[in-house]
Amino acid sequence: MAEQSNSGHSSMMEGVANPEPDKRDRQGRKRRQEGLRIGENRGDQILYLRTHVYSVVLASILIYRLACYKRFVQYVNFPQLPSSLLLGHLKVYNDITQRRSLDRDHGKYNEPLYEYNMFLIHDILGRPTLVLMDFRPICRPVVFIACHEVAEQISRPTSLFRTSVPKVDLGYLKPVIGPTSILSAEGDKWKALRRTFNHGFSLQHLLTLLPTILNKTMIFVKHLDRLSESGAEKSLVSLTVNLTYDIIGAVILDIDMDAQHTDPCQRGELVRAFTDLLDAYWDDKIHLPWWFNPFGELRRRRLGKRVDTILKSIVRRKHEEQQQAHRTGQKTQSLPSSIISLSLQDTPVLSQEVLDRTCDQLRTFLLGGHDTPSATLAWVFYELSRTPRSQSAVRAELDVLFGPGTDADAVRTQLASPAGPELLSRMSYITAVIKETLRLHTPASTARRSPPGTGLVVRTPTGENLNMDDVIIYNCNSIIHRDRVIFGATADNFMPERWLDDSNNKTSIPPTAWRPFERGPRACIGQEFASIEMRIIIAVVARQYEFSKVGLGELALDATSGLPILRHDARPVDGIMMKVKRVKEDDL
Ligand code: HEM
Repeated sequence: MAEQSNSGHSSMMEGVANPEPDKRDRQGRKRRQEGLRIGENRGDQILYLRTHVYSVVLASILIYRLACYKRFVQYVNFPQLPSSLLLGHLKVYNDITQRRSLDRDHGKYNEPLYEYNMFLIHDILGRPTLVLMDFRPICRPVVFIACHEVAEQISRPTSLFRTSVPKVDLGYLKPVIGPTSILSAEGDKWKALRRTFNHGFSLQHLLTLLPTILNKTMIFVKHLDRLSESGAEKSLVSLTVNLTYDIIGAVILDIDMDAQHTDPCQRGELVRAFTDLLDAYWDDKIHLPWWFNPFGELRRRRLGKRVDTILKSIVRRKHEEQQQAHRTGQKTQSLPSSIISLSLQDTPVLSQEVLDRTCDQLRTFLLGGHDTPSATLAWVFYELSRTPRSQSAVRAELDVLFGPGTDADAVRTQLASPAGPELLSRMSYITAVIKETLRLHTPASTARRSPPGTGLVVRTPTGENLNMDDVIIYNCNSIIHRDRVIFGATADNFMPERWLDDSNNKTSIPPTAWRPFERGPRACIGQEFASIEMRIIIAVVARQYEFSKVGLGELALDATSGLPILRHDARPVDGIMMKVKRVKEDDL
């Protein structure tokens, strides 16, 4: 009954509350269906999540395997230090750099740090033909070539690359050399630039510039006199940098850069702007990508623009003077034969494009023309100062050529005379000194890259073929130049005699083993110029001044014999701090 009444009551109630009896069923069904759907959704979600987890795990495994492949398999044939999965060789490289910095308690390095780090790494690996350093994710892997046979395969023209393996992207240098520089150009653009400037850098033209180079050298001599009188210590590099700036400014632009002004604030506007620009690079020895230091990059661009503006106004002025001379029928002979006037002589209208391109080349010449010769000259005087045998041989050669007892002025007069070129060509010991200095302290090299899939294969002396596509290839000349197989047990010693014609050693040194200017079509356009410039400066200075190193790398005297002891361990990385003493007139 109760059940009945309950059910009756409830049916009544339902009848009242829900006038459509089917609706309840429908709602129930709907709820069930929704329940099912929720159930299904939850199932879907779990499936979805599971799929996601599986995908993430799978992707991680793939990335891990790819990373393992790239780090440990891809370049397994290349000699290298143990690599770390995340940082490749960056960590070990950093450890070596730290150790070096601790070893030598000094601030600024003179030489490219990476080259000297490579010495250590090359030694640790047992001096292989080449060494791979995996610097990813900062930059692509670099293969350091440590043997001249392989270096030559990179720099010579081949059927694959008509003008040798292409250069790496030199974008980091753009603020200095501009976007169309001969240093970074490739293909027809590079060929056209080289054609334009080849004549300006030819021996025939350079010999007409002897008086210009001599004039600037005499200012350097005055600085040395002042130092000798005061007894002050000075960085020789700072002096040679200013000297070579002055020379390159006069040779390429026919302007006085005033770089050697006694008051640094009175130096010319161009040299000050260019120095500021290069200073903005001093802390970046391994050319980190721009995103590592965006503010530094912005600063470089701003300073680069300043240099460009100054140069453009000089070029416009020079071009106008040249055109004026043509219009008034002035003989071209009386015009200064600077490299800029030679390159613009067939350009009646200076379009924006020609102006931009010309300035990029001038900036490149300013860089190449001061940086490497100044470092080499400082090393020459350092090596001579610690090698009395070579110093005497240089002086003896100068005595024969210019007469004993002749001073800087007399040497200058003779070199500026028509006999100058002949005197230069007879400086065989001095040329050997320069060659030997460039062997031991090579200031530059080349970095190349073959695009992926090109098929650049090099053959090592042991007959191994290695594919070099897509890595940065760096001809590590500082290692190549000290190869004991070529230079024997004296590879680390300063021995100019090895380059003399009567030396047995010379015949056994293959030409490809000495490459400070690099070789092949992309070899240095300024090598003849640098050689003439350095011979002149040595001829004027070497007999009249005595240099002695102070601080790092200085000479110690043997307590019993009084002779200098060479301290090979110490490299002067301090700008080559020197004391200068004028040799007494009677001793000349
Ligand atoms: C001791 C002195 C010098 C040394 C050791 C030296 C070394 C070198 C090296 C190794 C290269 C090849 C760079 C590369 O492949 O990326 C080069 C190229 C170049 N150098 Fe020099 N250089 C010296 C002096 C000069 C001078 C005095 C100038 C100009 C005034 C100059 C201008 C150039 C130019 C324009 C290039 C690019 C050539 C091209 O790609 O066609 N260099 N130099």
